[in-house]
Amino acid sequence: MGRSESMLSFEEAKARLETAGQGHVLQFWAELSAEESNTLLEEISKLQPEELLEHCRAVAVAEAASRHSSADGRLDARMKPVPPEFIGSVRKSEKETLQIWGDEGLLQISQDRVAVLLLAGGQGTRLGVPYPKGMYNVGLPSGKTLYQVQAECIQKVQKLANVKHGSRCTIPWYIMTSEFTLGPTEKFFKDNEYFGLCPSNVVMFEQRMIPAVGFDGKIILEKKNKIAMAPDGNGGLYRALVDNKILEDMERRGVEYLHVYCVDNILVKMADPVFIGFCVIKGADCGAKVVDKAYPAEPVGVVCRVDGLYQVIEYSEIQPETAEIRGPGGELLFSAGNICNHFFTRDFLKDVAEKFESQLKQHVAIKKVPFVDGEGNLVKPTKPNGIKMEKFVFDVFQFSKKFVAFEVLREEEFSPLKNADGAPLDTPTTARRSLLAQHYRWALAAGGNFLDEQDKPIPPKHSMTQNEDPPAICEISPLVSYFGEGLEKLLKQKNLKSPFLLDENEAENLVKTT
Ligand SMILES: CC(=O)N[C@H]1[C@@H](OP(=O)(O)OP(=O)(O)OC[C@H]2O[C@@H](n3ccc(=O)[nH]c3=O)[C@H](O)[C@@H]2O)O[C@H](CO)[C@@H](O)[C@@H]1O
Repeated sequence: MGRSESMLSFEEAKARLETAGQGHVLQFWAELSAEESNTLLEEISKLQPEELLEHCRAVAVAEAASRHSSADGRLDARMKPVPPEFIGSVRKSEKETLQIWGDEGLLQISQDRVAVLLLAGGQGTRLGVPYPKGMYNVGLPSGKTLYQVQAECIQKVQKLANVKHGSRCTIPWYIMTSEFTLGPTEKFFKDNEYFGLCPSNVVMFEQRMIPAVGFDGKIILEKKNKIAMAPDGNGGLYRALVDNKILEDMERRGVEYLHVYCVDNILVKMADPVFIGFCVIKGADCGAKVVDKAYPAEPVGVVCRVDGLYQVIEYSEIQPETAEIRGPGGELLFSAGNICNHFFTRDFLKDVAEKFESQLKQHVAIKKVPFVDGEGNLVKPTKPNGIKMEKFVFDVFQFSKKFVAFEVLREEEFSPLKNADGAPLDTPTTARRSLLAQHYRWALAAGGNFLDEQDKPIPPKHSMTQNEDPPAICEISPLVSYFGEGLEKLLKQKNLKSPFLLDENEAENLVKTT
């Protein structure tokens, strides 16, 4: 392996590290092979000296602050719930109003003014798979992965807009990855022929990585020649947009509105026309979908106001006592649960990139970071030993001139995959159940009758608890129906044998038999 143009020499690397008080990174230099030392030099070359110094200082300050939880306590004391009149709501709005918002969204989509952006740079440590979360198959009858479900939703929304407006529109799909996820994600999309999307409309880019730092302010080495690096949080988006000229790409394509979402919610409504239409009609530059929080300790951030500015207080940063406060009717006071579905105008993102990015708060995540000891042996710590700094995607809300929150129904829009099976919540099982329950409800509402394997009717069940599997298995491809629309003409008074998989072929067969 030769030395590339931008790679530092040993002396340059040493000088750079020593200026930042990080000379120990080269402690095993004499033991490294030529290839190993090149790898290390490459990694050091990517670190900007001032940023490195600043980063290590910030970690030390943040670590000290995190030991005095009173700082967070003060923030809690200033939190106010979002006034109900500032929240648009699917539940509380008339059908006609939702129709108006949805029509506006489809109009914008038909004019190529809408894109989606997936945050997919996370490591998915809680789920514990060695590949990106979007490649996960939760065990649907079709075997589709999260990425495939999302790709098909994009195709369907484009089609709905085209049919309504006679257009041939495109919803570009921007995918933010990290060093951990870019390679496998790219390969997965190629191997699957981009799930029917045009590759030029799927734009993958990489967020930055930053070193994990010990409590002594020193960068942690995870191998003799490797710094422990982690992605800079999903708020790394704003730097990554600049690094990779994504805003320019959006401008070239005429994109004005962006729906940003996180990878693990199987019920995500990609480029949701109702949400987009609502935000556009309200003249918002920034918006967030919320659901009613299920219980005080639910691991979701809460949208609230602090000193008059909109903000999300993350579940890891709110005091338990604050999360438990209830209003007069017994409802949670801070109930606007963030589902990581955001709306931004391109203009707003440009402002953030140009003026505000450097002001974004650094959040401290105290973690167990594997490291090599003085003898070069790998140690897996049993106690937290290091800090990873992260920026959060929602920390730009405070810079918005017109922020809106939009409350949606949990059973229709939120079922995240966070944990491996065996955990009580947010697992492959719960994600699969949520999607199949939704499709079962749609099929019943469209007038379908389910039969079991012996052709005996399965009595319909119109209400189910979250922990209950639907009595019949029904999966509907997003290519056939996205919101539950258009199913009556296919399913009304039809006998559907469980497990029933409604894909495009089956839809054609059903049309023929009508
Ligand atoms: C900071 C943030 O948004 N927190 C939200 C996130 O929490 P949560 O803690 O669940 O967030 P995750 O760690 O799952 O990350 C959310 C998304 O950001 C992506 N990611 C993460 C780190 C990174 O460096 N780069 C990157 O792209 C992940 O791939 C994922 O798609 O989802 C919850 C809903 O499910 C919300 O209630 C939380 O308020």
